[in-house]
Amino acid sequence: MNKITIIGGGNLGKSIISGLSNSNLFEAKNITVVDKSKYNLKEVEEKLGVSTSQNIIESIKDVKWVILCVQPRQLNAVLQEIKDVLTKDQILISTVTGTSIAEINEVVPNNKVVRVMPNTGAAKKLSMTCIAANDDVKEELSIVEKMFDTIGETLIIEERLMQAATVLGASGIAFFLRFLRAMIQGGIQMGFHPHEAQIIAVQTAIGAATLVAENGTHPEREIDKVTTPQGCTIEGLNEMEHQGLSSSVIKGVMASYEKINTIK
Ligand SMILES: NC(=O)C1=CN([C@@H]2O[C@H](COP(=O)(O)OP(=O)(O)OC[C@H]3O[C@@H](n4cnc5c(N)ncnc54)[C@H](O)[C@@H]3O)[C@@H](O)[C@H]2O)C=CC1
Ligand SMILES: O=C(O)[C@@H]1CCC=N1
Repeated sequence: MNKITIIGGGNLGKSIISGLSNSNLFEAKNITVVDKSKYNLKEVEEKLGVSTSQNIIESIKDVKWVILCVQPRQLNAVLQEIKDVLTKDQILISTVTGTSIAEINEVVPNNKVVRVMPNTGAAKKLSMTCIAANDDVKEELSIVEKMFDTIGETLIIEERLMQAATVLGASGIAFFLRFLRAMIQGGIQMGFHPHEAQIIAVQTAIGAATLVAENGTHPEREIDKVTTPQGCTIEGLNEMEHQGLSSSVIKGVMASYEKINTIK
């Protein structure tokens, strides 16, 4: 139970490793990262003290959990490499975008697979991780849930919603950050230095998200509390909507969703 190997120490892999290595669930020495890139391995070894390897086969020996953290087009090569050495009791946890449990089981039919979609907030223990598995994977599902609880929030969903979860939760980090960047640019235009505008915009974003997260209110209820009749907030909000803010965000989300359904 206590050993885990992550295949792929790239953007997402590093975020997960950083979160897991700072949790109580796995000792850093029981976390192994395998990557083709020496540069990635050196970075995680030095920063996080986890074990590293360039040999996939060696790295999954005697390990209960194997996280697949490679790009969709790299997955088949990894599965082909491990399929004959995997033992039945090893559990695969796939973060790979757009690849279903059934598609993974076509190559490795004897292993249980849990599909997860975390985000890069994992590095700060603030991931939103959606998790899905088939009905026969109940016990392992709850362990995977505990695993990802150590790096943020988790939600168990139906596998059919995994693509939507990827757009909203994983790509969502980029979508929110683009809005944040625009706020910073507005702040600079009003007279702040970029670093001052960033401090103000970032703390305001944290405050806004925390109000909704902790009060459980609808965003519009919190918006009403800021919006003075005939004041500057409603002026700004209405101009943003005249320019298509909500509409462009929804269209962007749906474009991303259409794209993800074509990724293989
Ligand atoms: N970046 C993100 O925020 C998120 C990414 N994802 C998904 O997670 C997966 C990984 O994404 P990223 O980390 O962004 O990709 P990445 O390209 O940064 O990392 C993939 C890593 O896998 C390594 N790799 C590839 N083939 C290998 C092999 N055969 N053996 C050993 N190492 C190998 C590469 O050297 C690379 O370091 C993708 O399927 C992506 O769609 C999911 C959620 C969020
Ligand atoms: O951009 C992508 O396709 C992947 C999936 C979610 C985040 N990165």
